[in-house]
Amino acid sequence: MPETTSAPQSLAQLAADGENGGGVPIELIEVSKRYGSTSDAAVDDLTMTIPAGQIVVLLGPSGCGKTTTMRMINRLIEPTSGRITIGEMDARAQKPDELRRHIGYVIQQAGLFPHMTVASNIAQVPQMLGWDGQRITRRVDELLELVGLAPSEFRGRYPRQLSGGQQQRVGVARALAADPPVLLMDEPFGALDPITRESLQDELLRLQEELSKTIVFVTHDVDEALKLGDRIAILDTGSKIVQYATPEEILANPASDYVEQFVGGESSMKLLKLTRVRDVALENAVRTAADEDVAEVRRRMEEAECDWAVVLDDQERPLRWESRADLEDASGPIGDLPSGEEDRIDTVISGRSTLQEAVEALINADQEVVPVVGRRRRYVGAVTLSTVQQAISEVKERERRLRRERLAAGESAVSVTAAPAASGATAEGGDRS
Ligand SMILES: Nc1ncnc2c1ncn2[C@@H]1O[C@H](COP(=O)(O)OP(=O)(O)OP(=O)(O)O)[C@@H](O)[C@H]1O
Repeated sequence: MPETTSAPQSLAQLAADGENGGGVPIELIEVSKRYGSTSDAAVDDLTMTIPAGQIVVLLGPSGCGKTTTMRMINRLIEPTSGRITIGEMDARAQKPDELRRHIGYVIQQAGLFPHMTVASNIAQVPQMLGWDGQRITRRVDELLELVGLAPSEFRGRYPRQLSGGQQQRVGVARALAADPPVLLMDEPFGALDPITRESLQDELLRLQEELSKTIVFVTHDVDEALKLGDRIAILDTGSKIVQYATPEEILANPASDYVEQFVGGESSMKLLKLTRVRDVALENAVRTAADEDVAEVRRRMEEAECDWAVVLDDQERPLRWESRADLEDASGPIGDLPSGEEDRIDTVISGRSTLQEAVEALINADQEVVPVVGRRRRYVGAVTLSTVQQAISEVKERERRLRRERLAAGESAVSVTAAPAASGATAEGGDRS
């Protein structure tokens, strides 16, 4: 008899099948919410697609409807009208309690139960799902490891025995307990000091690389949104989408004065923080080994129209720079030249560094050029200030071109930027992995 497969009927089934890999898409279709008989809708006719496996940030002023929007996804709030689908299934067709067991939810100040240990807090949903004791214990320890807390030290503690950052980590572990395809995070780091906040943001990005959940993240903080969001929805009163786009696109091409004001000035500086060295065209210095003859290096520099040569060791690690001027009257093996302090390479950056870190390295090392290295410190290229300048103008130019193309295709800025991630903007401008 042929095997029959039927589409999953609930999020529970989908999660149990384990076929969603990371996340599932969420669609909000003409969703509105009115509280009581007030005339103004808290959410007014919102339509948006949240692509599977991405972090989508809802960013907007206080009271614009971010929390209401998020809570309608897990049915803590019921829409007045419209439809929400999660993994292509209608949220209304599922029992709210069951739905919520498969949607992780993290709020400010973690919301842990104070009278329960860390382990019991994390174990809540697995217990409701009827997992056996051993499986729960294993899962609790695995999750504590995942969020960077040693299980032996932390599983027996009570929330009051944790710092704010640790509580928040436990909150994230609890939300991930049943491996839900969707995580809702409502200002989860809002109450933390800036340093803890930044380290938890880094942790979230690291986790997301591993887990690829669909994450809806609410914040007021523009820098947090730019750092975490694969896409950002900038909202005005009534959760009206003013722009829905990648951080790069929002910075390079704000859709309106409202967005520009909201994101604030210094958009080029913000782009420096978003762009990674590995994603830009690096300078080509001529590579040379210590035993190569100066005349030959000079010839290759002329041929390549390169002002710099980099001397590498036998593992291709950068040792020092030589400029054309340095080599002008020299002869013999390049490694035998007397080299000044200023030529020695002490500072290197990795491809994962941001352009902002590259600029800092250039300034701190007081060098015109800084090498970029890959694994085992192997030389892969070099960055100068003009590399950085060029990269930023290219991002801006690319975003302008994409916008012109869209406008020429007759699409309005808002409707296009609110389209699903399959649009060209994401393919060309949005890959931040
Ligand atoms: N239970 C409620 N009853 C009546 N009105 C409400 C209720 N909850 C929220 N509202 C109103 O709905 C609007 C949107 O509120 P919501 O909490 O979704 O905004 P928000 O963008 O998350 O705000 P904040 O950033 O301050 O948390 C606000 O005007 C708020 O006063």
